[in-house]
This record gives sequence, structure tokens and C-alpha cells, in this order.
Amino acid sequence: MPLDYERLIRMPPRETIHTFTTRDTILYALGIGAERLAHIYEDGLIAYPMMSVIAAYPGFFAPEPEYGVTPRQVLHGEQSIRLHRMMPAAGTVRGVTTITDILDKGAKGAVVNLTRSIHDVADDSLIATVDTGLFLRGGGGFGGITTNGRRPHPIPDRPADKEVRTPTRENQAAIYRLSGDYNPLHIDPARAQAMGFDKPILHGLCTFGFAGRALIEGQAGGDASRLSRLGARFSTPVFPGETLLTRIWIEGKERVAFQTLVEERGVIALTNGLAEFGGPSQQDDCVDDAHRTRRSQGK
Ligand SMILES: C/C=C/C(=O)SCCNC(=O)CCNC(=O)[C@H](O)C(C)(C)COP(=O)(O)OP(=O)(O)OC[C@H]1O[C@@H](n2cnc3c(N)ncnc32)[C@H](O)[C@@H]1OP(=O)(O)O
Repeated sequence: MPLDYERLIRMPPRETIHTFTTRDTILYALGIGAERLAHIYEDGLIAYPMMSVIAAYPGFFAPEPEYGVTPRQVLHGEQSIRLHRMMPAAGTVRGVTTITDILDKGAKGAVVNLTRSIHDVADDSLIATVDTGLFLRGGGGFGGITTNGRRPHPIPDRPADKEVRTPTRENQAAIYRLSGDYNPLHIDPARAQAMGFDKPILHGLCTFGFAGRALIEGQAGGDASRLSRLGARFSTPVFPGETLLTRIWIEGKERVAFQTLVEERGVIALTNGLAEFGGPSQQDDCVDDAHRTRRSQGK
């Protein structure tokens, strides 16, 4: 059934206030397979920039039936983050989520693009801009625009400059969901089968976090504060327990293209990836003392 474009595009912006503690930051890091002490120990804890995807998350998208969307149709299609300052390891943030456009992909489906600005409630500073594209299978055919002019970042036609391997665990989705995405698709075999999958799949945002970690390790020497932008398109679902292989193409001093493959199946899970380093422009103003100490110690 095509979605109800007129209703959906008029959906008012959704404001979400979210308080999180160092425990939540550590849980997110474990959910994306982190092992570095800096991300899993409360003493001088550093939040991964990818954690912005769960900050002020407004909840599972449009479950309301009047929009002509059912949760079974929804797959995560694209994700990007831009960091304007570092994610705090604890605090209260305010997110405002808005639908930017809805694309009609005909028989294939529809793409609903959303953007979320995340501010620190303490000083109202903008922390991150989080853009999400949701692919609604079967939601197309409503007579809408087919493109917004944005093109996926091209992957170079040459061998990658680097590869970083990051194994996921069998219980990865079970850990990741505790950061707030309780979609049964990722844990309940019957619900996964009802959506056409053999078994529960990993959250797309968990795969995204793994890719971010691989890029931070492969391109920034493990210094998470240097990642300022990360974006990619989801092309094949990942199953918990599979090994991810992130291929990196250096495109400039602080910029890489990337793809993330599932090693066991040789399929591409994330593509059209783009990452930028150098850190948020005003980052030194935002780095707390513990973090500065860790950086100077090279941790
Ligand atoms: C709530 C759920 C949470 C999750 O975490 S789910 C897990 C993470 N997500 C995934 O695993 C999704 C993996 N991707 C896929 O399964 C497939 O990939 C899609 C079903 C999303 C699309 O595949 P296909 O139906 O075969 O479409 P096409 O023929 O490749 O492309 C049709 C049009 O759709 C655009 N498109 C394709 N993939 C995406 C995408 N991932 N995000 C946004 N747009 C997409 C193309 O460009 C094209 O458009 P043009 O006809 O105008 O050229």
C-alpha cells in the first residue's frame, strides 16, 4: 500500500529530551563491539561520535497506522552524522526530528528522509546533525518526486588502500538493542521471519557503529574525537556473529570513501560510505580535561 504522502510530509517536528549517563555511553560502546578502555571505563570516558544516532532518538518511526506505514515495511536505508562538537559522555540533550523529503521509488518502495539536530541542554550548543533515510518496502506509487538531487558517494574503482576487520558477536543485537532500539526484528525469530528474513538481523545502526569504529581504528589511530562526519547506504542486512570487513579508500588528507562487507558471505552491507576526520572545527573548546589527558597519552 502506498504511504499517505500528504499526511506524512505534514508530520510536525518531534522534540525529544534525552538524559543519559556514563553507563548508557558504555552500553552503547559495547553494543558496537568496543574494547578500548577509553570507551568502556567511566574514568575519563569518551563517547563515540556514532552514539549521536541514539541521542534524542524519537522512537520507532511512524507506527501510527494513519500514515499508511506499517513497521514491517521499514528498513534502514541510509545514515549520516555530522559532529559539530564532541558527544558528551553523559548529560541531557534535545533533539528535533523533521521529515525533509519523501521519495517515490515506484514498485520498489519509498524513501523517507529525516534530519535531527541534537543540542546540549546545558548550553544549547549544537552537538550533531543526524540524517536518516528509511526505505519503506511497498510504500511507493503515490506520485511523488523520485530524487532529491543528492547522490550517494561514489566508491573508487580500484583496490582499497586499507582493510579493517571487526567481528560481531552472536549476541550483538541483544546488547545493541539495550541502547533504545527495541524493534523485534532484531531479536525475535518469528517476527524476523514475518518480515521475510531467515532469522533476526543486526540493527543497521549497529553495523554503522562497527564501521565507524573500524574507520577510527584504521584512519585515526583509535582517536574517536577526530571523526567529524560519517555516512553510508545500507545494501544488505548483517546477521549477528558475522565478521565485518571495512575497506577504506583515501581521498584526501582528512577524507575517505568506504564500504563494509560481510566476510563470510562476501556481500556488501554498507556502501557509498564517506568519512571525514580532523574533528569538529571548534573541538578544542569542547574537549574535557580527562579526554585531553587521554589524547596526550595516545589512548
Ligand atoms: C527499522 C529497520 C531497521 C534496520 O536496522 S534494518 C537493517 C539495516 N538495513 C538493511 O539491511 C537494508 C539493506 N538494503 C536492502 O535490503 C536494499 O538495498 C533495499 C531493500 C533498501 C533496496 O533494494 P531494492 O528494492 O532492490 O532497490 P534497488 O533496485 O536497489 O533501488 C531502487 C531505488 O531505491 C534507491 N535505493 C536503493 N537502496 C537504497 C537505500 N539503502 N537507501 C535509500 N535508497 C535506496 C535506489 O537508488 C533506487 O532509486 P532510483 O530508482 O531513483 O535510482
